[in-house]
Amino acid sequence: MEDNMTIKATPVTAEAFAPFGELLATREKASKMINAGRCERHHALATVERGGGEAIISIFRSEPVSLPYDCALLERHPLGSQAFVPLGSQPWLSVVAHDEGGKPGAPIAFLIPAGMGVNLRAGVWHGVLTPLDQPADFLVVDREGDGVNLEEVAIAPVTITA
Ligand SMILES: NC(=O)N[C@@H](O)C(=O)O
Ligand code: NI
Repeated sequence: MEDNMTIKATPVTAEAFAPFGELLATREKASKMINAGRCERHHALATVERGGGEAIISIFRSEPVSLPYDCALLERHPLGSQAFVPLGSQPWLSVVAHDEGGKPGAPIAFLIPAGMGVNLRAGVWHGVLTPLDQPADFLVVDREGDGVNLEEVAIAPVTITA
């Protein structure tokens, strides 16, 4: 039995994630102060792409995975973006891949620090939500509407290690 390809999960940076979307966290400096100076507005961290549909807000209550984790499926949402913001305080895993002629390339695994979210732009290949080690709730902003907004591809399992 052939061994799986193995990749290491690496700490995410905005630059490394930029081809896939945006990191959702407070910036060094607030965009502006609001509410009589009591509140920092970290404005427009990302844009919701809704491809003619509606932008909806959901909560995903997900069972976790643990490393090493075998990723055997990648998906994408061609019509809309998908943002995940953890409601708890656990680091989590985001798996993405470049598009290579309409199919996903090799998966890339990012460790997302506690409290940080990500926005996946429309059409970006990704693994389904993967909290680490403990069940977790995420606020999810994505698209509902006409058209097929889910494309899934089974891949040769890739083992993601710490
Ligand atoms: N299926 C669903 O709504 N979730 C996936 O799109 C995901 O990326 O977790
Ligand atoms: Ni998805």
